[in-house]
Amino acid sequence: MKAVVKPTGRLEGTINALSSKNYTTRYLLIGALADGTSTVYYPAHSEDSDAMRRCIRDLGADVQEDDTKMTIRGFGKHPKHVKELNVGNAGAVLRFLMSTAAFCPEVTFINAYPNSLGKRPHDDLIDSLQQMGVQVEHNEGKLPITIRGGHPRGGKITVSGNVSSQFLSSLLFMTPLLEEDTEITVLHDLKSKVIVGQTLEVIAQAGITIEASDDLMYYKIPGKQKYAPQEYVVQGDYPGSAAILAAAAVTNSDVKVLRLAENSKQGERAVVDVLRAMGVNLTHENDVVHVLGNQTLKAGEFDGDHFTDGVLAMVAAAVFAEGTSRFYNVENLRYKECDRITDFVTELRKAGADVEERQSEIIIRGRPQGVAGGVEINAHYDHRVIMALTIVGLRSEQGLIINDAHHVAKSYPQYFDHLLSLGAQIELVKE
Ligand SMILES: O=C(O)C1=C[C@@H](OP(=O)(O)O)[C@@H](O)[C@H](O)C1
Ligand SMILES: C=C(OP(=O)(O)O)C(=O)O
Repeated sequence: MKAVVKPTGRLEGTINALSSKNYTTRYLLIGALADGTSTVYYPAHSEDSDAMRRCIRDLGADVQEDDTKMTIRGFGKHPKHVKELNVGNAGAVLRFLMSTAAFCPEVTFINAYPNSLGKRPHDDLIDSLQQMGVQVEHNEGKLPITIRGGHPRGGKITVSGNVSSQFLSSLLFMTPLLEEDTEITVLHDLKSKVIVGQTLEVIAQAGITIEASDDLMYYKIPGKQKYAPQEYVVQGDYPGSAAILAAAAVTNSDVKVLRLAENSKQGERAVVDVLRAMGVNLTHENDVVHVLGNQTLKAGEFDGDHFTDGVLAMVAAAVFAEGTSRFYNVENLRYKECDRITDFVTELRKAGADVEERQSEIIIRGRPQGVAGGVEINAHYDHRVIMALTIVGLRSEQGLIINDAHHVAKSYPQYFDHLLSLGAQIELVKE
């Protein structure tokens, strides 16, 4: 599908935030790791949540669903001995399930997206699993990956947090089920540290005990624990909503996004503060973010690691700000669905933005007068590139054509419908 994004002066209306992708993957997983039946209310429906649902079913969970909820009868620490799993393009689903697969004799994760997830590194998690006595066959740390497990061992293990927090989260989900106690020391830095808080939050909701150091670099996990079946309610999604809020910020707008909890543990909650710091007129009360955009933004400097999945949308807003903006500490954006520094900067430049990359930074010299547009954009298989370039297209002189825009469905299948309902001029062309 192509998205033909046309210049749009005004956005107006109210939308319900989509459900959180990162809470949905977590609740489906701990539902599957429980003995008994859990209920997840308002789960996300996207390619990534479908991938988690499909894989836990393949591993033996019984999943039933209706309009508002999913019920999951879990398999505990005894997944079905499945030969192959297809996680689609979902990094978190792959990494979380690599540890679960250690309870199976032999599982191969296939390479369904060679140009996206197929390029992402998993060495650090492979290394930790090998420390636990699990054999892993892999293609230089990448897919396809075969896990030969059965009886993973606890004890003292290390994991690097330099590339992704998902490796640590994966181990935190699995180690409470082991026979032995486990101690995890995180080596190097821990990127996307905030999201580990979401992991610890949902694990605790299922009655599991983990002792974490204040800096989240060291953990003691008693063995022989069981995930209790529970009822979970998925909150609204900040990373996806960040794109709607940024679209409202760069246009004349009166836009409300509902279901965005002020006390959420999602790091991307910070995008509200980022937009505020950029001078956007907004309020955040009673879980509603209300943007009254007047097309005026000012530049700022931000540590993007606090809101990793919201960075691209905030960069798109900064394209139109007065002054030079800098998003720093974002090197691990290079290891996502595409290289979200080099590939993203390439597409922004095509659109007419004045942007520069450093190894771990994106620098934007703002153009409040707008950008030229009038070109075709390569989506690089990346939902967040698609969402961000759409924002840029709305404030371009000649619009933008975004090729392969269907990949937005990885996290936010309703994105274009939501923008259309706010009055965005976008034509979707099936190919
Ligand atoms: O734990 C998770 O669910 C996620 C962690 C983050 O990845 P990194 O830890 O690789 O930055 C984030 O970008 C991703 O969308 C989801
Ligand atoms: C990086 C992302 O997801 P994942 O790592 O789960 O593929 C994302 O949603 O932006």
